[in-house]
Amino acid sequence: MSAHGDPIPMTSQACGPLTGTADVPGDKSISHRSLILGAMAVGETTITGLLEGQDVLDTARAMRAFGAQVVDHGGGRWSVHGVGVGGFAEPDNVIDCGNSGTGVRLIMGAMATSPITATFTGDASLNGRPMARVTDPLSLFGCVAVGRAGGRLPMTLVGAAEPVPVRYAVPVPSAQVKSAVLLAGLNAPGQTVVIEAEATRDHTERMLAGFGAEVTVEETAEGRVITLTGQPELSPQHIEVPRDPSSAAFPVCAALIVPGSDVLVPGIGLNPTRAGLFTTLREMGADLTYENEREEGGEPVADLRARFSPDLRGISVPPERAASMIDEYPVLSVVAAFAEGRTEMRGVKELRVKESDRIDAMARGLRANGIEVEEGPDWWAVTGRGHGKVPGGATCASQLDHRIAMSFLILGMAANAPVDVDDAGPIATSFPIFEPLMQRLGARISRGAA
Ligand SMILES: O=C(O)C1=C[C@@H](OP(=O)(O)O)[C@@H](O)[C@H](O)C1
Ligand SMILES: C=C(OP(=O)(O)O)C(=O)O
Repeated sequence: MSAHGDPIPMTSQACGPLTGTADVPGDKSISHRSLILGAMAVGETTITGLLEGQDVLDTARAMRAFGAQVVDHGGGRWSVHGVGVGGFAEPDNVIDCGNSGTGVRLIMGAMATSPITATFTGDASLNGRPMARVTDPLSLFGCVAVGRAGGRLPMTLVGAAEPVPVRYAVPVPSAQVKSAVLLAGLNAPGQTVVIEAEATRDHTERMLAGFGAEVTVEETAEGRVITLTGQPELSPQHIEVPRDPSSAAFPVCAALIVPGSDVLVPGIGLNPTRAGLFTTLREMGADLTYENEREEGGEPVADLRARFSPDLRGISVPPERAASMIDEYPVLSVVAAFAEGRTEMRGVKELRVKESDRIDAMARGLRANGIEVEEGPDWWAVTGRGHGKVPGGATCASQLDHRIAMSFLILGMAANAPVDVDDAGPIATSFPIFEPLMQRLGARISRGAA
């Protein structure tokens, strides 16, 4: 089943060189945060380049349900008329966050310190994902959560009427948990402190400061200590959303494995907490360059140029890099299949609790297509066969997971036989223009089975 409708089978087959420019959509993490922080500011926030993927559209709908005026002006231009910190109204109905872990977890944080009750649900994938990682810290503020066994959605949160500030060391490397606690801290008096042992994407800290909150970040022996002063008045902003490095990963990786390719992916956000994949690919021998490096909206940005890379070699990806490329391991494993030697990925147990168990989903599909994969609870390794030697020819289950669907379609572009994906529908959650964009570069992907 697709996230929002009937399954959409898709097939991908070997193609000529991929060439041209790939204009990928806006960053998903920054898009969610723009809508949520816009809804918590006083007055009108304007946004350009918002990702209009289903995950973000579900967050826009949720912000309306909490009382913000969210308007789509067309062409990626949106405005949010916010209700202020602590100004959320109680929603009339269940909040459906679809497929989005970021959406539901950040929104839970944003409402947890207001005296309102909200019930959250999602699709079969989201309803299987762990929520205690956010409701545990939110309970420290005084919020009460009741959900299904194992802390699963559907779940009702009763926000704290008299919230207290919190000091919380995040036990898993998760920007969603960190962000939920910080957003909850906005409506608690005094200082809320979040400590993360491993740095994760820092968009929430950067954007909170941009909206006028008092936030400090200290690097200590315990890790990054983020201190937020509660109950600020957030001032509305103009946000230009940079293009998503996690979406850029797909045309970049395709260009590296399809002979003769030369693809430019302009204007990609290269925040170091997000750019781990590109470092890894370069270590593997990828012909990947950063052109026109600049700063936009406080974030480092560059045009990425990826060319076919005949001498890719397997490497060991250091565990401390995992957080900065957590969503990119599925497509990295595809590139690894075309490298010579073994690519080992350690410290990645978070991959098991994404839209699918991503190690399991990729291991099954890669093996079915003739690639050797080994795995353990928090690691996996792919033994590459080298260019021209990846058999392909199998059907892969996307398991309601956009990144799994896109990764296997990339595999098919350079494998010796077509690769089918049972349901490419979930791609619309993060990269709705994936199919036409890849076709324009020269990819042979089409609807239906081979
Ligand atoms: O904060 C965010 O925007 C995200 C954080 C990551 O999840 P975790 O916080 O669960 O690692 C990432 O996988 C997700 O796609 C987006
Ligand atoms: C893990 C992802 O998203 P989320 O957690 O928001 O569902 C992703 O986009 O790869």
